Amino acid sequence: MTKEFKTLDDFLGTHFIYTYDNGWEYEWYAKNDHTVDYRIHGGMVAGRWVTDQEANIVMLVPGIYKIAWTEPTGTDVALDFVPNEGKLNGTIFFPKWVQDHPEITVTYQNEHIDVMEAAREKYDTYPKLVVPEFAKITYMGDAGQNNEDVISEAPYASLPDDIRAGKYFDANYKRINK
Ligand SMILES: C=Cc1ccc(O)cc1
Repeated sequence: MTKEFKTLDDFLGTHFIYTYDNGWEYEWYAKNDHTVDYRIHGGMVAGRWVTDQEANIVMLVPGIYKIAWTEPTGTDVALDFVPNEGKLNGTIFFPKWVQDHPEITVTYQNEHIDVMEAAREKYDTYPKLVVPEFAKITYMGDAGQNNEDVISEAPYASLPDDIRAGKYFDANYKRINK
């Protein structure tokens, strides 16, 4: 995908894969102007995936986008995308319990909201683990808004490579092997 991002509309509906400088690999989709989906392929909570997370999504200046949200786990996230430069900066604010028990969060969160809420009550919030990192974008796809095929199954090892190789979505950005 080689478009120049200028407006908020250029950004909404875009699907990204990127690797943070600490090695953590994430896949993230701007589903619409208030919703994000993501899958985590590498790092402390690899294997976790989430759809329909409410988020605040704005364009700061042409081509630069800020997204922020708070999760049922108590984790807060702020992302600044500069897609025309192939990069972003992300800060994740993890409650202490996620650092201590990451495995509890490694699931399809949507089906286990009660588990996240119970864990955030049971375990410690502080001190938080703050992870501020730049990331390099390794894939961008124009999935269109509200495309339920983008993040629609659990992460597996070759998934990012399959997407980058063009083996995962058809010409209409629907999953090929469904
Ligand atoms: C905790 C979620 C999360 C999703 C995307 C990203 O880049 C960082 C954190």
